[in-house]
Amino acid sequence: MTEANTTRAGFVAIIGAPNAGKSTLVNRMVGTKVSIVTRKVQTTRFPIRGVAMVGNAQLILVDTPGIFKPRRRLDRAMVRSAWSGAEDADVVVHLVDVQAELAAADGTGKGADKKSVEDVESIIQGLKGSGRQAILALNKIDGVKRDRMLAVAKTLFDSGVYSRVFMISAADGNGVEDLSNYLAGQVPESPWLYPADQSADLPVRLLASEITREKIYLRVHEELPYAATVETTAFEERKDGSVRIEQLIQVERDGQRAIILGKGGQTLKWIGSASREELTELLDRKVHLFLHVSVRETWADERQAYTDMGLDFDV
Ligand SMILES: Nc1nc2c(ncn2[C@@H]2O[C@H](COP(=O)(O)OP(=O)(O)OP(=O)(O)O)[C@@H](O)[C@H]2O)c(=O)[nH]1
Repeated sequence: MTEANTTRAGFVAIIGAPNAGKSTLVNRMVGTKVSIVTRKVQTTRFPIRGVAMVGNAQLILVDTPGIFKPRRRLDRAMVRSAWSGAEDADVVVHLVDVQAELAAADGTGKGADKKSVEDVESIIQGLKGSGRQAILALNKIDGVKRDRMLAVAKTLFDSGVYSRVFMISAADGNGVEDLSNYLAGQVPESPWLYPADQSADLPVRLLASEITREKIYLRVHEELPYAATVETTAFEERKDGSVRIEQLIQVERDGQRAIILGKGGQTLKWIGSASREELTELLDRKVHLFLHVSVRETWADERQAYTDMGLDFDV
């Protein structure tokens, strides 16, 4: 438990195979108080799925896409980059679908269950490689016999990569409070990084960045899935009721800049107009959107970037 006046805040990476129940868990931890906006907010390198308040602690639940799918056409650097997202988090939770594990073990599983088991194995290998201990959250325990669930927990725990095991049902909430409380004690003492009452303060700039980033992803994810960051550098409401938004898209290499620009600037134009369209709808007013693309040599210190962004809410 935290002391009455001490606040805590930190990043919790929730990793797991597709369908493990990440969204369900995040929604349950976050509860209904957090606005939908928060769920969409994107930071520099990995998306924030939600912000959960647990007593005096703020848990920023982040996703690490691409972490467990090296079999796809993802190159090593990308997987490494995804892992470094997990490494930078204060706590890593590995969510495992116990029902898929059991179905695969019984031979009754579908292809998806087998894939899920492979993903679990690949995450364990990744954790071993990163030297990072994670918390195992065995999910979907509803409807599973206790001894079978414990057997799966033991097998996984014996891999040596987990410091703790929680058995939960994200769907019915069983065990989730214990997990949240434990996580709250694991994140460092720190001021909150997000406004406590999310619904009151829309981090509009971050949302605007996220929308553009999503368009980049939609258009060019094959070429540079995680290379681009988007920062909203200006957000001005004009007298005529319209909004002028300037955004800086930063990439790591010249070649990536060329990809984002596209032939004759066509790709950037598409990104800009798709983003503007969504922003117009969201903000319910005319939007003037200006995009700039620049090459950044190295990633800025990530934690600093978060802090900067956290403090930079222009609301
Ligand atoms: N029985 C059971 N089903 C669950 C539980 N948690 C999630 N599910 C189901 O598992 C499926 C996948 O859940 P999601 O939360 O979408 O899982 P996810 O794929 O990790 O999340 P995304 O990556 O956002 O898609 C859904 O049909 C959920 O209803 C649980 O505790 N018990």
